[in-house]
Amino acid sequence: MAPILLDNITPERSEYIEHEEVHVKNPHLHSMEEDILYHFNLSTKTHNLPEMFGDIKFVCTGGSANRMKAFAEFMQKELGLDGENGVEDICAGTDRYSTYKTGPVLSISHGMGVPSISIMLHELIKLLHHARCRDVVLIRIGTSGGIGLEPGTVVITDTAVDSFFQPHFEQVVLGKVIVRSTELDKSLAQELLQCGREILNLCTVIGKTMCTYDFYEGQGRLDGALCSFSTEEKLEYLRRAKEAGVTNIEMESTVFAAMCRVCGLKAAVVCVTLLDRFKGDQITASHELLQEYQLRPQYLVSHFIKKRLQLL
Ligand SMILES: O=P(O)(O)O[C@@H]1C[C@H](O)[C@@H](CO)O1
Ligand SMILES: O=c1cc[nH]c(=O)[nH]1
Repeated sequence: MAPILLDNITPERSEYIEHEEVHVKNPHLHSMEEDILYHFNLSTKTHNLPEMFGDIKFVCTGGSANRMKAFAEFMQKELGLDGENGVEDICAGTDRYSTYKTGPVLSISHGMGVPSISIMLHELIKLLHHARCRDVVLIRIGTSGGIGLEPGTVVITDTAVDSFFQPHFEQVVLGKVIVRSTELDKSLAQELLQCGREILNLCTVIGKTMCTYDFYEGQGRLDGALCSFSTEEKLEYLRRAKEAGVTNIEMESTVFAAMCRVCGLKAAVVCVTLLDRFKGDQITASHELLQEYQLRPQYLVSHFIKKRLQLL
């Protein structure tokens, strides 16, 4: 078994820093003449990053490129910004991630799963650092499978947990496992919960979110190409998850929480549930209903942003 190192978070590092620029935790970066953000098609030499991105206060991210474009268009309207030409993908020179900026809001897709969001976050955090952004809040707006919740419920993550229900993210570095904490900012989660309560007919709850490395076997589904367990074993696992406080399952929250935490960034995860995993595995809701579900975290986060900007 590979050696396990706890990435000790000192009290200073675990506290979020107010009015501070975004920190990168890499001593090598400072000696580099140029930093190429390869998957964003941006570089510190070819782009004036402070001018392009210096006013960002909110970064919203989700798996799908279309969802993040729709969110950018929605925010443009909500913030009353000039939208005659629609929104433009800033990183159109690459098709890895789609990125839109509407005033202080950056909307960026992250693809599916831990490796994809992790690459995006490395480059995003460096981008925010190079752009000298201050007091940025990052929010993942996504979809998930609910555990004993009515489909369409919006879950605000209190703590992201792994498949063993532990608040950990494990990263293999040079053949050793580094374990990082996945605690999220509690006051931000409460602020978002309050925003949810202020929206009519939106069912919003707070709970632990389990992050897995797979949608099928990894989430205890019986309908993948492979399945090595019985229905009863699946239900027993979901019952144990529920007892541990898990309310929903998705595929990015642990690395998102861990990386933001190490870099002193306030972060939150807001995901709608598409189904109740106690009742099934297949996503049977109609396309229209699924589209409507996906809008729910967007409404909540837009409400939060407008409140923070004192537009309400
Ligand atoms: O951001 P989304 O809603 O795409 O994230 C969840 C987790 C996986 O990436 C994906 C699986 O369908 O949905
Ligand atoms: O069940 C689900 C639904 C959406 N996303 C997931 O990761 N799991």
